[in-house]
Amino acid sequence: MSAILVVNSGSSSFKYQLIEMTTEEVLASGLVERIGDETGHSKHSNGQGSTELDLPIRDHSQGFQVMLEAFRANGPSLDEHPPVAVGHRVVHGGKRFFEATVVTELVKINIQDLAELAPLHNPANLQGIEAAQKAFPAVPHVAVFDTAFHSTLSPAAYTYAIDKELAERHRVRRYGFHGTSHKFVSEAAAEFLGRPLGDTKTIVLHLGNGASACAVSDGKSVETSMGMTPLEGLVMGTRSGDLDPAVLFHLHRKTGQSFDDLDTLLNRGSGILGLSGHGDMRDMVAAANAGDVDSQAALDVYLHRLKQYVGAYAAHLGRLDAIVFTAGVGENTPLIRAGALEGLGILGIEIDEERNASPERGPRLISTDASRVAVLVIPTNEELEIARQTLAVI
Ligand SMILES: Nc1ncnc2c1ncn2[C@@H]1O[C@H](COP(=O)(O)OP(=O)(O)O)[C@@H](O)[C@H]1O
Ligand SMILES: CC(=O)OP(=O)(O)O
Ligand SMILES: [Mg+2]
Repeated sequence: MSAILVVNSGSSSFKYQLIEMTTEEVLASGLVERIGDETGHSKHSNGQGSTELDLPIRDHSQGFQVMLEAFRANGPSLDEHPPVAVGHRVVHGGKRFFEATVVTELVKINIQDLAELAPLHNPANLQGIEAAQKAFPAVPHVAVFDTAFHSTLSPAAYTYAIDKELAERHRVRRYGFHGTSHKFVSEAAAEFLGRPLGDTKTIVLHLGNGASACAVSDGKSVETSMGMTPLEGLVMGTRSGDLDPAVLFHLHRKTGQSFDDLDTLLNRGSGILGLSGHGDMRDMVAAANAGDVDSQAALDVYLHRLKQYVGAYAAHLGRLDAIVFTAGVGENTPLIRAGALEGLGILGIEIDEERNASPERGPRLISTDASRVAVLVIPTNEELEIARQTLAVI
């Protein structure tokens, strides 16, 4: 028996899975969300069913205790399935970590040091690691970095055109994120199509709360839309994505808002939330369908940006075998998939309406048989990918 516990800490939530690695069977999975709010929520599922709990959760350490209690109360017993290792999602690995890494004190110092480049994510990741180390002191803890898969970006792709020395001194460059998901999904796409990974050109659209696009050429990330931080690129739940940097100077001068205020504005108060008042795509689509004008306009902005990246990445790849939609929005929203690729017959992309609307889960094809490019929906599984990489390291 060798079970691995995976902890995926987000800024205000964390997801976990206990996976038996001999079979890759998920023994339990769960979610602790709205950490730091007055109304916290947790959900724990095992082979028998799931249990939910509403209670305020102060921070990630307490969230971790809520998870342990859910295991105690509902099983499976962690004494009967003791994890042989714990795998942790860490968002920013900077230029230091290009591979899954066993967590040492020095590694933790580095993760802390990189928090200035991912203030919403790295501190939460670190809290998760510390709580897990306290609960499981005898097993190895492994950090799997979102940035790692993008270590193959060329200098042309990762360099911002600003003063070279200044950029180097302050670590200013594109790093890219969601790499664990882009890797898992692009590999699954090649497998689905029965193509060798080493000869497959794919655009992955990871559309969750955070969202990013990635051009994957023969198994390697060659371009991705998130940059030095997870703020650049696509329109997201609460993040603006691309914008003229001069907007910040203008707002600072006009409104007197500090750079911290503007940081909060762009990271937490923008995206579809800023445009429509709804940060959750389900709510925004429902409002748009009910005729809400702001939500309809926000949808247009979201899709316009998405289409732009598809076109740009097709140009970089030179040939396109597949476009893959994944994560919460990508897996569940036919309207977004159809809208993003509408009119892209010029690239050989043709969605099949019926296939796209099917409520089926699991990896599936949603393009027509005549479409030159295969359009796929592939559920991401960052936790399984983290568990596999954790097992490989230990
Ligand atoms: N069934 C669904 N239909 C439409 N959107 C969904 C559905 N389920 C989740 N989403 C959307 O997915 C987003 C969250 O995606 P997720 O991948 O869980 O994000 P994250 O990992 O960043 O928290 C939210 O905007 C949510 O509205
Ligand atoms: C890196 C990032 O944006 O992650 P998430 O989508 O989980 O917020
Ligand atoms: Mg996510």
